[in-house]
Amino acid sequence: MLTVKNIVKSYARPGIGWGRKRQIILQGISFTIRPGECVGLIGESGSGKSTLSRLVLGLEQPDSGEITIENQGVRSWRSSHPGQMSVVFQDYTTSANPRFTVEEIIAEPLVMLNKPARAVVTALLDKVGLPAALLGRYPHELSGGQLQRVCLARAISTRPRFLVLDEALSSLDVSVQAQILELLKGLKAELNLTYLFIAHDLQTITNLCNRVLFLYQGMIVEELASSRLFEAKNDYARQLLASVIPFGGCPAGRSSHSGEMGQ
Ligand SMILES: Nc1ncnc2c1ncn2[C@@H]1O[C@H](COP(=O)(O)OP(=O)(O)OP(=O)(O)O)[C@@H](O)[C@H]1O
Repeated sequence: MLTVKNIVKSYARPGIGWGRKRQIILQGISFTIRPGECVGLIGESGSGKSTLSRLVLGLEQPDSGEITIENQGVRSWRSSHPGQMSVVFQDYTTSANPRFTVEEIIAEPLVMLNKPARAVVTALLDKVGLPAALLGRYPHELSGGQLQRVCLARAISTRPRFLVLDEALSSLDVSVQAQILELLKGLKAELNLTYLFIAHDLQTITNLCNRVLFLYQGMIVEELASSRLFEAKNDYARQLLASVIPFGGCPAGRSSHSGEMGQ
C-alpha cells in the first residue's frame, strides 16, 4: 500500500545567516507496508519518527526520495482518496478544538467532506467504547483516555484505509493503553486497516504490529517480523530488545518468549 524509497530529509539548523548548514534528520529510509499490515516504527527521542510520519502523511516534502501510496504520490493520493488516510497524534489536548463538543469533533472530517455525520457519530462513539452521554461534552470535561478515544473515533469516521498512529498511546496510563490497543486490534480486523504505528515502547509495538522498523539516528538499522525479534543483529535493536527479552541461550526465533513478543 505504502512505499517509501530512499528518503532524505534535512532541516536548517537554528540561527541566522545564509551559510547555515542543514541538519540531516532522515537518510536512506526505505520500507513498504502491505495492505492490511501493521508496521511499527520504534526509535529514541529525536531519531526522526515524527518527521517521517509527517512525510508519510504528505504534510512535508522530503529533500529526495519518493513516498507513494498505491503507486501515486502521497499528496495526490490523498486528494484523489479523500478521508482514506487518517492520523492520531500523541497530543490529544491540542488535536481537538477546545470549543467543539465531542459530537462536533468526531463529525468534523465528515462535515468537511460534505457527508452526513449525525447518524454515524453515536455509532463511532460506541465503537471506541464511549457512552453517547459524552456527545455534548467539551474536551476539558473528558479524561485523557476518553479524549484520545474521541480522536480515534474522529480518525476512523471517514472509514480510512490507512491510519498513522504517531505516539498515539504514549501519554496514556498503562491500563488505558491496553484498552486502546485492544480497540485498535479490533478496528484493524473489522475495517481491514493498514497501520503505521509509531511508538517508543517495544512491547506496545509488538503487541499490535506484524513488523518492526528500528530507527536510529535517522536511519532504519533493523527491520524484523514481530515473531522473529531474536534475529536482531544491530546493536541498537539488540539493546532495546535486551531490555524486554533476554538474549543468548535460545536459537533465533525459537525461544519460548518469542510468542509473547509476536502477534
Ligand atoms: N521543523 C523543524 N525544523 C528544524 N528541526 C526540526 C523540525 N522538526 C524536527 N526537527 C528536528 O529533527 C529531529 C527529529 O525530530 P522528530 O520530532 O522527528 O523526532 P522523534 O523521533 O519524533 O522524537 P520524539 O520521540 O522526542 O518525539 C530533532 O533533532 C528535531 O529537533
